[in-house]
Amino acid sequence: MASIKAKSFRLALLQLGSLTSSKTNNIAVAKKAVVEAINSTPKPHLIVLPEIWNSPYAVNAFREYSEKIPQVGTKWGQLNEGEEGETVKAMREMARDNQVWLIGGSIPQKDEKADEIFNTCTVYDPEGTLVAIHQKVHLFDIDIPGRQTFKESDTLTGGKSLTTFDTPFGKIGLGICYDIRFPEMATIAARQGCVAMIYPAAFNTTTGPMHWTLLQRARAVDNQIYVAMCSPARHPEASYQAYGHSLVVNPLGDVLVEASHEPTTIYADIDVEMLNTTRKNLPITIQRRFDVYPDVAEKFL
Ligand SMILES: O=C(O)CCC(=O)C(=O)O
Repeated sequence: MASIKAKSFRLALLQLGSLTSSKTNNIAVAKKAVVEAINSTPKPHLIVLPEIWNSPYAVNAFREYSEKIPQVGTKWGQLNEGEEGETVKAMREMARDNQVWLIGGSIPQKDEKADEIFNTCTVYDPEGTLVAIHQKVHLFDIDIPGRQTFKESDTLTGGKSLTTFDTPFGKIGLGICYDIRFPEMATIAARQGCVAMIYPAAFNTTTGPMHWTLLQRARAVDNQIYVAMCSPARHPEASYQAYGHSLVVNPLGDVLVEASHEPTTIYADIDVEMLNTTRKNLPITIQRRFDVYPDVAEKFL
């Protein structure tokens, strides 16, 4: 696979600020930011929210804030009251009311049958139909003594599949935060024809400065795709200090736009011609030597 057939589009990453322990407040903050983004010129085609934006980012909060997420394909107005969570319903409204594609960051998802909680990203088309669900595959369990310790697996279960979705402007791959450290996901998405890999995320002030930019540039250059991560803004009173610095990188590994740690929205144009020129000039996508490394998921070609 060398060139990709897709159309260029404009991306908006909403680095939400003023997030609190009130879900109602957080939904209102997100709604307002979506409306502001949609009123910008040129208008974005795809809007992205950050990781766990409706709840505090804390293992002991995930269950309380978790919601039921219906199946992919459920349309606007198809469900009765209570069949989906209030954040899901609000995200449908954000997409539909603003006629825009929405990657809804992530929220804690309740799976009642198995009594499990997932860190889940949902995607909506401009009609408010739920078109994709990605459950964070790699749970953020790390321990850097005295600096950053987190154990998502205390409450969360890891997802079991990879996720891409189609839009009129091209195929997009999804991951959530720590997922970016596992290069296979982006590589498989790129080989399936994705233009961009998009990760709602919430790095921290220890690992953010170490690896946030490096990981995104690496995934972009290795796979010759666009890469974007959307973080919440830093909140001085939060128990978890998000890094912020929402970022978009092009297929050459150039940083196109980067936020600071303040609340803001950043925009970038995803230029498919630039992606295809990069692939033509540096033809690594057609130079793979699977005969030399056959254990690398060749079946995804
Ligand atoms: O990989 C990292 O350093 C941070 C990951 C993270 O914060 C997360 O997965 O929520």
